[in-house]
This record gives sequence, structure tokens and C-alpha cells, in this order.
Amino acid sequence: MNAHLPREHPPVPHSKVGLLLVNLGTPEAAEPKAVKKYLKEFLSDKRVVEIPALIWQPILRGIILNTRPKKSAAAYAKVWTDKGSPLAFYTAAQADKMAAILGDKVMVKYAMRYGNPSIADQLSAMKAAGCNRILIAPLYPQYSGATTGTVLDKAYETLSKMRWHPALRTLPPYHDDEAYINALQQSVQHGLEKLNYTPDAVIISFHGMPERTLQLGDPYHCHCQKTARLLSEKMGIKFEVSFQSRFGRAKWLEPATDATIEKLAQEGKKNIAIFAPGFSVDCLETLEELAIAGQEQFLEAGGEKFAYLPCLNDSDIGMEMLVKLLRRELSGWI
Ligand SMILES: C=CC1=C(C)c2cc3[nH]c(cc4nc(cc5[nH]c(cc1n2)c(C)c5CCC(=O)O)C(CCC(=O)O)=C4C)c(C)c3C=C
Ligand SMILES: [Fe+2]
Ligand SMILES: [Fe+2]
Repeated sequence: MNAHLPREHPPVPHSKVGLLLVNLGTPEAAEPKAVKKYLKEFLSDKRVVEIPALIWQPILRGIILNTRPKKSAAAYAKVWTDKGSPLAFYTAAQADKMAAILGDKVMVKYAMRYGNPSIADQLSAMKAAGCNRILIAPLYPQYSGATTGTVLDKAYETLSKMRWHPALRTLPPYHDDEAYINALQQSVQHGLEKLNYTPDAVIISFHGMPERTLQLGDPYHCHCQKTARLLSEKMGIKFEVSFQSRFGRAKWLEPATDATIEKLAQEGKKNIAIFAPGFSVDCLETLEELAIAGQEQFLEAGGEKFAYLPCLNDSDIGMEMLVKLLRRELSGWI
């Protein structure tokens, strides 16, 4: 025993490097009660709904949480699997594969901004295990306050309660990174080659945001447009860019994806394909809103063939891209 240390010195673990992948979160079950719990946490986040709490909370608790959970649970039920919610199992698979690729040099974990495993629990577990350098990777290619911003807020809030902070790095938005654009190009190319037809139009659909966030300086809209432009230049395809999943009464970014699907059918386009590069994994918004509802809408409007091309998920192409980005951010640490 070192004579200079007090007798009851707390244990000091060996230093390690940690990597925390973070996604949005998803309900525990495709049932109204679980969806209500999830929506309550998600929609109470001031980064997501930028309406003063005094006005918003009565609307949320009095109206939305009494009506939306049933409808959303029915939508979740359409995409739920034996392994649970797609967003949850794809994120877990990304973390497992990342851990296998990076080996024992890095402790890899994943967390959800809403629900479990929580950012606070995972950061605390990493700290306790001796991670004194942590890279936090919000899995959103395009930055918005409502996604990347709130993940980082939560991480800083957790750290603010620690006496001994780990050193922190964060993965910057990668909307225009060559590795990301290349991965999208390969993935979309494979998806299009597998079809037995050439689409008359290809839609790139991003999750929407209130238009006001653009005026307030959120870079999300520009990041989405830049991803689409770079991919279009790379692939030589003129995409239709649109924004999906409108929520609430405010004006959202336009054009809306459902309006775009309708417009293409009205123009006489018979065969279309659609993909959603802003989602790092498939989830309710892609599998239900695009692949199921989008297809129904297009066929009802007179379209004939509709293809939904999957997100990068834990595909080899997607993992190779993530490894490239994360190794770059970990440089000097491993
Ligand atoms: C990828 C980026 C996302 C942005 C930007 C975003 C903004 C945003 N979302 C809502 C409201 C809802 N989103 C919902 C689901 C959902 N949203 C994203 C991603 C972004 N959201 C994902 C990945 C998911 C899917 C989660 C899953 O479990 O699969 C939902 C819940 C479902 C529903 O009831 O419709 C809501 C509500 C707002 C208000 C918003 C604004 C900034
Ligand atoms: Fe959303
Ligand atoms: Fe813009």
C-alpha cells in the first residue's frame, strides 16, 4: 500500500476510451401505454417543441397524450418485429458490430435520448468502468437542435453532476462527408439495381421540422439540401427532395413528402422509388410512413410501382462509413 494514500482510498480503474452511439429512442412496446410514456418524454423536450411550457404542457397532457398514443401504437404495430422496435434493434446491432470492429481498445455502448438505455446511465457506467476519454456520436447526419443538439445537452447535463469529468469529444454532423455520400451512393445504387424497372422519379425524404427553425438559424434544412445536392451530383440523378412526418399546426419545411408523392402521380409518373438518408436506421417514420403509407398513397393516386430503399442500418456499407468517421474522431486516443 502506498504510504501517501489514505487507508480507505476509493478504487481507481484503469483508463479506457469510450464510444457512445446515440439515437432518438422508441417505445418499449407497440401499445398505447408504452407509446404515451415515450411521447410524454419526447414531446416535453423544449428542443423538440419550442412553445413555452405554460402553453404547450396543457395541450400535450390534455389533448395529444390522450389521442395520439392509440393512433401511433397502431402504426408501430405494423412495423414491430420479434426483436422489438426496428430503431432499437438496428441501433443495438450497429453498436455490437462497432464493438467487434474496434476491439478492446474502445468500450462501445449505445444510448437513446428518450427512454432506455439512457444517456445518463450509459455515461455513468462508462465512467465507472474507467473511461476517461469518451466520444459521443449522435447518429444524425444532419444537425438540428431537436436531434444532435438535445443529445449533447443531455450528455453535458449528466457530466455536470460528475466530480471528475472524462474528456469529451463529439461526432460532428456528417451530412456532407465524402464517406457518408459514398455510402449513400453505393446503397442507393444497389437498391435501384435490384428493381426490375427504372423509376420515373426518385424521392429523397428527410424528417421535417417547423419552418420557423430555419429562420431561427437551425442548419438542418441546409444540411439536408446539401446531402441531396452532393448525392445528386455523384449519381447524376435529379432527386425530388421532400420533408415528411409533419406534426402539429405550425408550417413545416416544404415540400411535404405526401404532397410530393401525390404530385408525381398526378404528373403521370407510374414508377417511383424513395429513400430517407437522414435516418441512420429504419424506424417507424421510414417503414410505416414511407414504405407502407407512402406506397398505398401512390397506388391509390394511379401509380403502379413503388419501391422503398432501406436506410444504411447495420449493413456492411453503413458500418464501413461509420467506422471511418468514428476512427477519425478517435484519432490520438486509440
Ligand atoms: C431524423 C431526424 C428527426 C427530426 C429532425 C425530428 C424532428 C421532430 N420529430 C417530431 C415528432 C415526432 N417524431 C417521431 C418519431 C421519430 N422522429 C425521428 C427523427 C427525427 N425527428 C425518428 C427516428 C422517429 C422514429 C422513432 C421510432 O420509434 O421509430 C414521433 C413519434 C411517432 C408518432 O407519434 O408519430 C413524433 C411525435 C417533432 C415535433 C420534431 C420537431 C422538431
Ligand atoms: Fe420525429
Ligand atoms: Fe437552407
